[in-house]
Amino acid sequence: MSLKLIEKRRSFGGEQCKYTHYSELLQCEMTFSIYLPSNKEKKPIPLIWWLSGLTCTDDNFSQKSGFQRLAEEYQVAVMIPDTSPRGEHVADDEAYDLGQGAGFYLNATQEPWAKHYKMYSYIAEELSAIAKSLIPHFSGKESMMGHSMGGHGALVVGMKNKERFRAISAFAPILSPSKIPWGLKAFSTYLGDDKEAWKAWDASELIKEAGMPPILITQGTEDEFYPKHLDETYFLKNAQENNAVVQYEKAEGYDHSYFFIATFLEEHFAFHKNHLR
Ligand SMILES: N[C@@H](CCC(=O)N[C@@H](CSC=O)C(=O)NCC(=O)O)C(=O)O
Repeated sequence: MSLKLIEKRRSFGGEQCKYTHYSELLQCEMTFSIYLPSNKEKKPIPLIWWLSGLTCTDDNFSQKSGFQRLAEEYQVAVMIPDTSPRGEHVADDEAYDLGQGAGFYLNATQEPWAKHYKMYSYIAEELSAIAKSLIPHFSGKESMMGHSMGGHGALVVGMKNKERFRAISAFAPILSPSKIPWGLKAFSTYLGDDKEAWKAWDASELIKEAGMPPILITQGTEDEFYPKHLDETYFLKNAQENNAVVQYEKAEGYDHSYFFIATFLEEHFAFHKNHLR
């Protein structure tokens, strides 16, 4: 195991830690951050995963959202992965919405992406094992949270593992990747032209299955990417037809930024805490 602690900072009584490790699954060096609450009472600690959006690393959420105050207050650990495999030997694209920084939390099947772009398995398996080893008194209870591309990632990872993740929440998520420009570009590049194969990675398709975890979504009305990339119509229709528990909220006047996320983060933490008891 090549796990190396490269940064540790006290924040609100807990520890914000940054690690690097060699990922066997992604075949490259990866960085992630994890927040460990103080747990003064040595109680079981649940885990919330945060999946970030296009162009992000583990730093965006760690440095811009102020989540540490809430994680300490609610006594939850928070795991913050990177958004794609990284490195000079890893396939990339000049555009901000493809390649490094834009892994879409799926397992690519097309070349030259398939060798490294396996963010779904990385999170659901390899990084999960590492997270568990780093959380003293881990309760075994987990949930998913994310933003934009990462909001969709949270929905997909959470719904594909519906017995494991107790709740999912998302800020301004992509909801129907097979129908919107960001998703059409990423799915055709990473998964090829067979649209049947896309369904396994599309939240609007996965929500059709019974027994999904409860979902909370907050969407700003002044979001520069809404509705072009973030349209909710098809997802909500499928959710309703299949009796999924989805709370979809519009936030008047808010955009796509971390100012928006920071404003509604407490509501999302409270939602998760309720389901992680
Ligand atoms: N025009 C931007 C586009 C990138 C961007 O806005 N990324 C968002 C997520 S969008 C959906 O996944 C983001 O979270 N950015 C980081 C931040 O700290 O705000 C560009 O070219 O960079």
